[in-house]
Formats: sequence, C-alpha cells, structure tokens
Amino acid sequence: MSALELSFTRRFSMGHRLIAGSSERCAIPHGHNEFVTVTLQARTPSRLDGARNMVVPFAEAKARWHDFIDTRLDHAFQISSSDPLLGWFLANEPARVDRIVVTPGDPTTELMAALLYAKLKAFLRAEGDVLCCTSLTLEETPTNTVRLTGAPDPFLPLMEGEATDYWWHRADPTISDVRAAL
Ligand SMILES: Nc1nc2c(c(=O)[nH]1)N=C([C@H](O)[C@H](O)COP(=O)(O)OP(=O)(O)OP(=O)(O)O)CN2
Repeated sequence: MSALELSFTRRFSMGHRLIAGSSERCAIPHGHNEFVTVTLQARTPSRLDGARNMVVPFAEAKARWHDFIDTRLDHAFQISSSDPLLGWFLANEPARVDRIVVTPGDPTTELMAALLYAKLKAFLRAEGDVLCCTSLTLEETPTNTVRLTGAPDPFLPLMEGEATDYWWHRADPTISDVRAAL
C-alpha cells in the first residue's frame, strides 16, 4: 500500500532509573541522550496539488511536538509513580516536581515510546486530526531502540480506577499527574 510519510527526529537528554528489579544496573539514576523519531501522514491522503506540493509544511507539522520535547521532556527526570524519589522531591524540592516525568511502573524505553505516542496523538487530535502518527521510534542508546507502529493503546499498561485523562492522553504540556493529585 502506498503512503506519503513525513518523518521528524528530535534529540533530548533525560535521566531515569528502573526500580522494579528487571535491570539492577539501571536502578541507580543515570541518563541518556535519546532520539525520538515520529512518522506522520495525512489522515485523508490525497494527490499533491501540482503547485504547493506539500502534505503540510514541515515547520507546521512538527512545531507543537518539538516544543513539547524541547521544553518539557529535555533534561527531565523519568521515574515510576511508586519510586520513593518522587516523595523526596515533593518534600525537599517541590518546585522541581514539574521537571519529573511520572510513569505507571518503570519508565522503560518501551513504556516511554507508548506514552509519547499517546501524547502525540492527543496533540494531533487537538490540531484537527489532519495528520496521524503511524510510528514512533525511541533510540535510548546507539545500541538500544524501541519502535512502536500502528497505535499505542494495545501496549499501554492497564490503569486502576475510572480515570482516563492521564497526562499522556492530554493535549497539554504536562508530564505527570502529580500536581493534579496534590
Ligand atoms: N527491555 C528493556 N530493557 C532494558 C531497558 C529498557 O528500557 N527496556 N533499559 C535498560 C537501561 O535503561 C540501560 O541504561 C540500558 O541498557 P543496557 O543494554 O543494559 O546497557 P548498554 O546500553 O550499556 O548496553 P550495551 O550492550 O553495552 O550497548 C536496561 N534494559
């Protein structure tokens, strides 16, 4: 099947730690310089018009997404909602809590790919659903990459309770639900 896709890559630095026990060496806070690449296409594909010949101008297609990456994700600290470091920040450095990405379970590359994909979907929906995302690739290190295609929903962890409006489903710049819960 034919597809005319736009692909955008952005680099960001992050810190994280994994505490669920699957990777003991990753339980010590450490960081990576990561690359996130998204592939977009028109929700209703059509022939190039012979004049402007653009699906959507690149700058327009990536503006909101890259602003989120640059201003919220870059240099943020990613931790599980059950990580005791979250309580430490709330008690000792509450002003920095907004720089923490809080995730349901460990912030692995797989989970971050699914959460970021859901966030991008929310942004695209808010912009009128002209474009849709068909894949998101998250390169944690030059040797470790996760690629998610299609849709994030089948991979997102099941959440307890009725709430569905988690930060990754909202078209806003938030990276956690901690403030809302205080
Ligand atoms: N399935 C996953 N496994 C691991 C993840 C992950 O996100 N998903 N993450 C980590 C750690 O974050 C770690 O920093 C990187 O992993 P690892 O491959 O163990 O370390 P290196 O990049 O140094 O590996 P090299 O093979 O030496 O390049 C662990 N596992």
